[in-house]
Amino acid sequence: MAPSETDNFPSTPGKVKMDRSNYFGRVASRWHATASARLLSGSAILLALTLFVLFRISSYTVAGRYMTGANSVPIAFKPDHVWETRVRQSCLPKKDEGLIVLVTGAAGFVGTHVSLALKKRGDGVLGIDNFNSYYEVSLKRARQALLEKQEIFIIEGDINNKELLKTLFDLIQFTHLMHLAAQAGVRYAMQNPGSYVHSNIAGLITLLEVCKDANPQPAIVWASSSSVYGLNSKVPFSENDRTDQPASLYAATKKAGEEIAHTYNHIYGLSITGLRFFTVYGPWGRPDMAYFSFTRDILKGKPITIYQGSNKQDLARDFTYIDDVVKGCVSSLDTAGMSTGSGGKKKGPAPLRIFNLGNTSPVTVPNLVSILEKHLKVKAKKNVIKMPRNGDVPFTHANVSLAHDQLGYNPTTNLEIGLKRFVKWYLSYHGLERPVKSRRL
Ligand SMILES: O=C(O)[C@H]1O[C@H](OP(=O)(O)OP(=O)(O)OC[C@H]2O[C@@H](n3ccc(=O)[nH]c3=O)[C@H](O)[C@@H]2O)[C@H](O)[C@@H](O)[C@@H]1O
Repeated sequence: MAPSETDNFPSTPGKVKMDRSNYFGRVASRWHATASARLLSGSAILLALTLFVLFRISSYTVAGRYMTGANSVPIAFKPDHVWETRVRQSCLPKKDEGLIVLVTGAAGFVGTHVSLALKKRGDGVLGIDNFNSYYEVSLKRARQALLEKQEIFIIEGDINNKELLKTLFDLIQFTHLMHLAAQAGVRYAMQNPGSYVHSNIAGLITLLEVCKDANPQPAIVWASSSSVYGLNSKVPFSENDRTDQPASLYAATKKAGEEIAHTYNHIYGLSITGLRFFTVYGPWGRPDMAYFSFTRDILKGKPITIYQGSNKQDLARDFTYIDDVVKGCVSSLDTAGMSTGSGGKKKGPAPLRIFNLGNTSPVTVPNLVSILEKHLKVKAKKNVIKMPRNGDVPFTHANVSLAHDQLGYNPTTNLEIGLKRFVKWYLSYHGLERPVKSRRL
């Protein structure tokens, strides 16, 4: 007869057979060992849990710091005197009639440049950024250091933290909100859809809720995207063209943002301007973007992947240089027009605007690579493949006449010059300036 499971694997001491004394001794000592091990591991787990809870509490209560990740839940905030003083100083305009601007995503690429431009002309600027790890946090910290040199304070916090935002709006009467915090990147939306909902939709609504309750309400300028044109094939893209065929979840969240803006303008009288950025590039840029990652890989001798559309068509983008975009942002703030409501009540109609901020001259991706090769003095190893179904659109091309008429927007930097400046910055930032002859074509 086959032995039963209980015979072979006694699971409790009471079921141990006592037919052989030696056997009993072995089992008894084994039971003691198992019990002690259980006790030990139980205590270890309890200790680890306690330490974890203590660590979380201590990270959250450091005055003025929010250790929140991209998808974290809003947490309680306890500002102290030092923090308040820094906030007030950062917001102080250095000229009469200076704006007081809260810049979200201030440690981001566009946020850094816009904050510097505003501060330079004497506006009060306060930044907020959650320093998430979508790309190198060290680059965000370096941008923060740049801003700190100009006495711009960046609060570490998430735009979903309503309590923090309310604290800020109670403390400061912001005239404007420059909302640039977002989950960027077209292709990453397939890997982490939740972070787009968190930042681009939930975060936007949290901000608008706080702005509509503020008294006075600030005027809002925020970053939409050229990607809202999606599968639209009419070129160049004008603000009135179709935007109901997004090709990526990223585009869909930006389009949703434009509709949400309409709602808050309509119900609460918030002045809202959406800017459709066209593949913005330049010094201090985003490492996830093609021009940046291509530069890194070309210098490392690693192959780069170039996507091609159907019928082996090259993809093209209306690459727009950062300085041109900054001028468009600042001019949007200056011309925004007031919000009309206060404390959640609309008092009259307020401006609701949308502008393309592009360069008006698309360049193909292979051409972008050629320009980089020239400036880097290194030949790229190219791997050309059919564009995967990843949310990319084949081309973008902006018509900027509306921005030209209403903002005086006039892009002047072509890709050749813009990439030259980017490469110069890239080499210097990474300490790679060395004799050209050692980098061969
Ligand atoms: O203007 C916009 O609306 C968007 O511009 C960029 O998105 P994208 O134009 O896709 O910029 P890159 O990621 O730099 O790609 C540029 C081109 O290079 C291509 N590419 C990208 C990566 C790669 O490895 N190979 C490659 O051929 C892409 O398909 C695309 O045609 C930004 O990443 C978005 O955040 C922004 O909203």
